[in-house]
Amino acid sequence: MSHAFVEVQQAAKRFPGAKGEPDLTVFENVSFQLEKGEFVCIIGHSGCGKSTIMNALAGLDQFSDGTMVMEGKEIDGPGLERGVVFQNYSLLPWLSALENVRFGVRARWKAWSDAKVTEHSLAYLEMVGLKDVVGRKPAQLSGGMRQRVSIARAFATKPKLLLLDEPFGALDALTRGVIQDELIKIWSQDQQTVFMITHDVDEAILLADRILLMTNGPEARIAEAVEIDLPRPRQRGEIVKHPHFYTIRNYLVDFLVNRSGELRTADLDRRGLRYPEAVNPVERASADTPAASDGQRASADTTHDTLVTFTPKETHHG
Ligand SMILES: Nc1ncnc2c1ncn2[C@@H]1O[C@H](COP(=O)(O)OP(=O)(O)OP(=O)(O)O)[C@@H](O)[C@H]1O
Repeated sequence: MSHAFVEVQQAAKRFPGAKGEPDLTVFENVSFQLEKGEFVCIIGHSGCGKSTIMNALAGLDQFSDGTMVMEGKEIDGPGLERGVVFQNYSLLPWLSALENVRFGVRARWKAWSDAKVTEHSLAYLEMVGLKDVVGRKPAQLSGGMRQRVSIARAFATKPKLLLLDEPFGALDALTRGVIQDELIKIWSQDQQTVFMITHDVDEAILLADRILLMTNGPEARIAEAVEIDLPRPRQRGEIVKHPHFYTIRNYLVDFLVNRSGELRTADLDRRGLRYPEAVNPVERASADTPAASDGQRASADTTHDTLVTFTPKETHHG
């Protein structure tokens, strides 16, 4: 039996097709584990099913096939041991920033006095730099501030598993950097396990212990788990100087630009499901090979169904 903190095995998600259309298999054969205290990011092109996986872990959706276990117990609905931050804040609009955070804290620790709930909530709002606006309602806050409230609420309840669905997607670069730093700080203090969706390769390298790479959908799968062996604490300006940084970055970009699609094509070939490729000869003739040509490839065969782990140390840089 596995001792992983979270274990997803052989997960698949299917949606019934519209009249006369075949069912849509978004992903299948998705298996991965999260170790306690680990920060794991998941990257893949739009539509491969990342949010669906996250919603299932949050207990808000179910897989069509497969199992999902946390600390040996099947996940079959939402629970306070799992906190979620969505891209769209999901704050209660009639409550102030403080009341929104208090709401979560009160639900988590029912026996606490009002004063303790307030003190604890304020500490997390201060941590995300919102000490001076705690009385404002969401409509009176900027998008970045709302997202900070959402993050403060999720962290304040100290969930064992924190699920982040592109939490910084709508933020400007400066705010994003500030909140990323806050996230690292809070995560390293509280030793939570974090599972995060992002489209930003640099963000994933800055934050993650491992990055799961999904092939393109439909019928997507998790092809690889890339270990990020850059030392912590990581500073945005410093990690780019580490000799592994560009090896990892190029590898990830190469996956997104080239291999996420190539692997899907190979998957379909194996099953005899391949549809004709749309080719525009003029565009093809003038297309340059995208960047990241010096990205390193895992030496293992990545077309089979097991999760390949890529470790930058095993490759030659430059
Ligand atoms: N209720 C539904 N009925 C039919 N198809 C659905 C339904 N919900 C989601 N899908 C499809 O499932 C696929 C995966 O959606 P999902 O939001 O999980 O992808 P994603 O990888 O998170 O994408 P993005 O990066 O754009 O957020 C998409 O093709 C979407 O259209």
